[in-house]
Amino acid sequence: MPDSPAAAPVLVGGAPGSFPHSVLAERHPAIIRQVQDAFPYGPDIRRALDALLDNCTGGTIEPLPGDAPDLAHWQAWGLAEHTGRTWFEVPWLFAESYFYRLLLEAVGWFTPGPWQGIDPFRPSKLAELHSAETDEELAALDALDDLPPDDRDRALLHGSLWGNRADLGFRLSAEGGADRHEETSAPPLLADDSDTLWALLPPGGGASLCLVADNAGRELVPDLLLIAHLLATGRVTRAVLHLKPHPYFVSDATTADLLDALRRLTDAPGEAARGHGRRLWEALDDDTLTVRAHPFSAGPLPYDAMPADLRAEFARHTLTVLKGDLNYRRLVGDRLWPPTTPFADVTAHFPGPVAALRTLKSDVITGLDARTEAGLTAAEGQRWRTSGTHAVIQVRGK
Ligand SMILES: O=P(O)(O)OC[C@H]1O[C@](O)(CO)[C@@H](O)[C@@H]1O
Repeated sequence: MPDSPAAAPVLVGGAPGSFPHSVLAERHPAIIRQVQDAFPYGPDIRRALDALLDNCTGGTIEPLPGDAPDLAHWQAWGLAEHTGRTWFEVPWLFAESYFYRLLLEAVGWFTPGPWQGIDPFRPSKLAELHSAETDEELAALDALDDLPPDDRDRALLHGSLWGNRADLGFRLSAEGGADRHEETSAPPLLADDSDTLWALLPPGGGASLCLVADNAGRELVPDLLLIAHLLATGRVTRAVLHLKPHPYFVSDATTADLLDALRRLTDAPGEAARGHGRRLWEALDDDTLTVRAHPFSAGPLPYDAMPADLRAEFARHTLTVLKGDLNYRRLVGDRLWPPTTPFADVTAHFPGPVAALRTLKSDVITGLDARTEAGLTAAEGQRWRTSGTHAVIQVRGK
């Protein structure tokens, strides 16, 4: 990433009234309360969650326990440098990422004992996966088979894109309160490079795809359907799915969420959904589809700081698809670039062709034309950046 004076400022949560500040000061406490209500944790874990609530709103960054299994990672990710500073002074990406790490510490996720490996967000993820909306989306799959190939391609790509609204952390904030289509004069899709994406994955072309997932449930299911479709059409002969090594950002997908999503497909009433579920299950079995959960996926750094093994892996693929808002922020350095800054410039660091499928739920944006930005600001002020009602499909090819 160009570190010249021209580089845009990194987001920090300090400015009262800013979106990052609202996340740290309001959304994180709401998430702790949601977790406290979701489980009969007992006094020890309740005390730990209360302590985190006090610390994340009025305290400073504290170190991890000396025996933390991922201590070496966090030391490499700058924990020592930020220890002792307030949550509102450190990079926003670090503050958010470390908050979720400490939340897992408080509920005993890493600690040998009765609560080890118990996902504090599982109840809300399962409720969403088994919702009536998911039933409708799965039932709608049967009609897709009657569509012309280009329309089916587009329907599955957009299913994966708009699935990104299934962000349960976002639902806790004022913006994300309801899964609604807010009336706005501005187009929902602000940038659309899908032609470049399809050109990289021609039918029968046998490409290799890497999809870096975001949320579980109603986002992961359409992501899996997109992968199944690309494999079935021979656009892709090999796919790698990156998940999180542990619960993260409320609804980010782990391997346990993948298995829940697969069973949701294989047990679905409709033949199309069941068929996709079976093929995905077989693809995992015969390694046509591989699952990865790299520690860096749940780390606080932008992608230009990724480790060599991950860089080498992304470089091996015909295309890497990054899903969601957080991955987008990490791709462009979580910097407040002018919105017309070319996407290709700020993603030049990425090792290979990269596509971002994202709904806008934070201030960071690049690759817009000036007329689009002006129209959005005239219609919505700055709300278009964080409302989750607009999206981009941005691709940097070869
Ligand atoms: O699930 P996504 O699309 O990565 O969105 C994450 C959301 O959480 C945030 O980090 C705010 O907490 C923003 O990036 C976004 O609003």
